[in-house]
Amino acid sequence: MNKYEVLGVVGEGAYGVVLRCRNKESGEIVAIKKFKESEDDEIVRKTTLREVKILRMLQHENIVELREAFRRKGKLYLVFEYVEKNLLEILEQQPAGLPPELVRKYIYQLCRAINWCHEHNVVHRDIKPENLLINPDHSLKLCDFGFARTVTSKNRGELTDYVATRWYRAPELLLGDTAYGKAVDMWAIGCIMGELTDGQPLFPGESEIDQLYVIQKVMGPLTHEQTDMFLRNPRFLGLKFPDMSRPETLEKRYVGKLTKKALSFMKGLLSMDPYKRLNAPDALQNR
Ligand SMILES: Oc1ccc(-c2ccc(-c3cc(Nc4ccc(CNC5CC5)cc4)n[nH]3)cc2)c(O)c1
Repeated sequence: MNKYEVLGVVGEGAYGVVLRCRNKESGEIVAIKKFKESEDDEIVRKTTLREVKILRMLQHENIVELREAFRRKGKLYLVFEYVEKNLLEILEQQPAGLPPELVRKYIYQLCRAINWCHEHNVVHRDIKPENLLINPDHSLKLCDFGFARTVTSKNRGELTDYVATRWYRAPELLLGDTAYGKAVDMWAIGCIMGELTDGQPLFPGESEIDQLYVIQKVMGPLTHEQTDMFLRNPRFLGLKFPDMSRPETLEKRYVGKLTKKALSFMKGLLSMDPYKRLNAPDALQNR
């Protein structure tokens, strides 16, 4: 860390902290993730090694670049490229949403980044506006793989830890389905496409049960399999939803704001059934 000057804190979490730093030799501004725990803790060691392995695998123009990794006094530091803004800030500056061409540009780049992750069997699991970095030329970089996991036929059904910020969390995640996969990222892309279109979060649930409610209010009822999962889940014991047979629909929600093609694309991303949800390769073809 001697060659870096700390300029400020960019983000903080259970893992540690992300700092905005200047390279004293080159003057370059970088983002440095400093892991909290020392490497002595075996679980932390395993999770940080998993994160670095994923990051080293995922070099793509729409994924923030890992410049270097080093250890100092038993702590791991990851040095990344720094991008001035994130999408949350851009949405705060444009509360009525972004022009359709910019929505298309950002969603296309996000689909390219996620397609690259999924081709490498990596599920990001926490796609949200804060994790989408935007350059002045409107190039987009996906960041923060702290929750990312590799999904393979061997570990399918073992992805138990809940992730994803609530508003962007797919129904199967909310219902506690342990066999979830890449489709959770496609759902989040659909949520972000809606938010970019009118500046409002599409499903702003205030709790996990409310999240399932606000989703169904727009998209219609859970599938039969999801209803079974809901009724079997002790977290939701004794709870039931009102009649969801007359949902708002995306058509009504975005009337006059999305072309028919864009609406069809968004509906594909927000299919309640993860097996019917648009996957990343098809999303790229359909843009
Ligand atoms: O596993 C990991 C862990 C961390 C990262 C990561 C890598 C890079 C960044 C980052 C952030 C960033 N720029 C940025 C950071 C924060 C904001 C929010 N506004 C700030 C407060 C004024 C806006 C822009 N540039 N680079 C953030 C996270 C990563 O990409 C993967």
